[in-house]
Amino acid sequence: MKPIQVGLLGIGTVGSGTFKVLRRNQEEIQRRAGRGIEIAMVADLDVARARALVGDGVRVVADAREVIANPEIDIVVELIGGYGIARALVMEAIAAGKHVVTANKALLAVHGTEIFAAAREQGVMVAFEAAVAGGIPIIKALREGLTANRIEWIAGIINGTTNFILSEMRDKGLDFASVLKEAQRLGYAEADPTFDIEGVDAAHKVTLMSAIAFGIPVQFDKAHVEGITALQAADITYAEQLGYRIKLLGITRRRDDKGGIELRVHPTLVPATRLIANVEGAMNAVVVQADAVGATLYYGKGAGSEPTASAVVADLVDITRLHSADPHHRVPHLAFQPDALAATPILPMAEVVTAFYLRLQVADQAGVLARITGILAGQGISIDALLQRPAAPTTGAPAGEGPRTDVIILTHATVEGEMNRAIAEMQALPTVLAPIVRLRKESLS
Ligand SMILES: NC(=O)C1=CN([C@@H]2O[C@H](COP(=O)(O)OP(=O)(O)OC[C@H]3O[C@@H](n4cnc5c(N)ncnc54)[C@H](O)[C@@H]3O)[C@@H](O)[C@H]2O)C=CC1
Ligand SMILES: N[C@@H](CC=O)C(=O)O
Ligand code: NA
Repeated sequence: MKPIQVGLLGIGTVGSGTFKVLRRNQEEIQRRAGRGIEIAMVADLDVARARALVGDGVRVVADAREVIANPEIDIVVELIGGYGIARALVMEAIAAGKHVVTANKALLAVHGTEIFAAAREQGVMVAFEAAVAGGIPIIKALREGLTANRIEWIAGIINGTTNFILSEMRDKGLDFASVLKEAQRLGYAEADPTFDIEGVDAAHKVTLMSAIAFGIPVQFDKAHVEGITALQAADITYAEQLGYRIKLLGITRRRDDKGGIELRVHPTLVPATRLIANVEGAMNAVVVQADAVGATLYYGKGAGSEPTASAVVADLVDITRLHSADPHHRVPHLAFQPDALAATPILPMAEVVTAFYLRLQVADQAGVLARITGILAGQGISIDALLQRPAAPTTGAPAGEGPRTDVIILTHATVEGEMNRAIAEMQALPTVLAPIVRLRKESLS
């Protein structure tokens, strides 16, 4: 049988990895897929670089639309990125009856509803394993492996760039800007790295996992998004002293008590003894808590050329296997049938329940601590641990007279709205001398 014909749009970091992996493992892949998979055409704006990468025998063009217009092409692989031209090309490929494979989590988290509906209409697949946690087969695990379970929550380190930055800063004392440059050099970072460091990329990925886990539409606009740019060195140190690591986590949790779902990305204190707290560098890890199986942990490379290509090629194999199957028996994009998606709302952050780490820079005077603990008690917030340390440099602290000290508090789980009120009250005290640092803490048990 003639190999299935693939058209590659964009041959940068992930595209070049995809080409290499397919070529290197050609024979084994064919044995698994039941048919050869051949990249017949490549489109990239940089035609000369693309030609040098693929050699003779593969047609290289500058205009991606030439690939889509070619009736010989069965599957279009979009590895350009972004919401712009990539969105138009994916929609055009679907309209032309092509299956689509993409690593573009930004596109799917924002425009997934429109794209999946169009694909269903045309009876084609849109596969996106590479879009979440790169090479880790987490989409397959959620959509197929855990299908017997009611999923309770998912928490993951799902951005390699920020985990790499946090690890290098902590272990080697390197500064933020130089580590970010290194992450860019290694091909981990997004074209616009603010997507990484401001938590947007992680929010795209957790949005997709939330949809697949809970059977809700993709709704990136409802996610709470907080990155690592406001993290201060002092808090990383204090967290360590208390037995915690700070990780940028994407978290989504079913909240039956509220009839809703939490969807959030923020720096999070995790007990240092947890496996996930020890995930370093550009590695990713996702913990899924489900009712029947309990907790499962998925660990691996979430970024980089060949690790991401591994997931792209796996999707190509899946589609090749299903190519001639009845479209109505294919696995639905979001694991649940489109007409069975639930309207369960994403909860506002004020209703989220987590424990907190607080750091207050206060005047070193009698009675200050009592006022603070009194305010917390007034909101029903109970304290888990308390540290007092000489004041560390802190953002926004005006220079002033008199001795000052850092008070670090770990609380038990509390409702975010109550914590917001307590923080506002504490911040208004004249003895609180700098903006209060607040980080969320998860026990992940
Ligand atoms: N780099 C990584 O580790 C990972 C990347 N991704 C996603 O994979 C996608 C691709 O990322 P990278 O390979 O890192 O990007 P890249 O910037 O290395 O490659 C993009 C390629 O697309 C080409 N291109 C741009 N506009 C084009 C157009 N109009 N027509 C044809 N070619 C065009 C560029 O010349 C470049 O070669 C993105 O959606 C990204 O978010 C997903 C997981 C990991
Ligand atoms: N920029 C992303 C790449 C993979 O999705 C990351 O750093 O994880
Ligand atoms: Na994946």
